[in-house]
Amino acid sequence: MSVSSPTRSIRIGSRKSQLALVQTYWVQEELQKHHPDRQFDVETMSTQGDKILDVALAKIGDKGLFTKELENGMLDGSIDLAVHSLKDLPTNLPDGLILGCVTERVDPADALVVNEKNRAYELATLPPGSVIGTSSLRRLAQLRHHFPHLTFKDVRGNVNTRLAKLDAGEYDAIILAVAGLQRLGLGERVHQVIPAEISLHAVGQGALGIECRAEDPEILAVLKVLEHAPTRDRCYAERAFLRELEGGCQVPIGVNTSIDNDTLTLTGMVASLDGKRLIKDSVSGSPSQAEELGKELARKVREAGAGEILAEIFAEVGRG
Ligand SMILES: NCc1[nH]cc(CCC(=O)O)c1CC(=O)O
Repeated sequence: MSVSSPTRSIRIGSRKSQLALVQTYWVQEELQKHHPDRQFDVETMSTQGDKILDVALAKIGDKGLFTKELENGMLDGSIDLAVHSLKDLPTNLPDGLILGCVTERVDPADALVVNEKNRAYELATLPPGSVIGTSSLRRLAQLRHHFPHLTFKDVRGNVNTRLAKLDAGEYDAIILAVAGLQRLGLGERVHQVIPAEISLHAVGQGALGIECRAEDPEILAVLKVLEHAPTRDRCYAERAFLRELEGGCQVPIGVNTSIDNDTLTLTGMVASLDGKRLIKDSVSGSPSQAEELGKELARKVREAGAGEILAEIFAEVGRG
């Protein structure tokens, strides 16, 4: 009957948050440019993480909070791929799914965002007792380490909700990823880009990770056109470091990576929640050995005292 075999449309899964949608539509557009003969549809889903807004993220512990519904969709065939902020994608994926593509990273740094009242300050000059909003243990521990005179308060919700709480005066300043603000067209809200010496960024921050079925070579080939090899190598090293150290709950771990003259350098840190102890070290090697570098750095910081810090955090979280 049919003369040409009709190719099925490719269904891209996304969370419904504005940031997720901006990222997903970007991927859809880029894939469409590279594959003008294929059709790409976007399918949105609410994830558990979008629904539970009243519990501190660190206490939930479930790493797959923002990804599980999308992953089930790929496994049951209702979608073909899912676009994630790579930093929200767990380092261990369910059987049958893989990280099919890592896109080119934008600025992975964190930003200080202030309200009208605090325009005159930077992190180092904020008056003692200033209230800083962040829900990330990584940001909390590093900022406490450098600025013990500041006060830290949990802030939940999507980027726009957090900005609204800041502008309403619930906080003097909040910490957000530069990347998220820029993608939302809110780059002018970046008041200060926080230097790496003060805060190492999250694993995968600033990059998109596209997840797909491991046994779907057609989709995998479609995706690969968006892969950025240096970002992939850097993020594989970062993810291996985190995978070796985390124990299924959120931990204060930060990283920084660079590639110069075909040498990948990975810096990583583990901090105690009170910010009093902070273990930081670096390794360098070939980008083709990215995962081995991540594991090597994990061993180094563990031996230097990170193991003890993590054991304390796991015990704490276990007690609830
Ligand atoms: N956890 C939420 C989240 N996931 C990804 C981003 C920003 C974009 C990115 O880091 O790639 C954000 C917001 C933030 O941390 O400010």
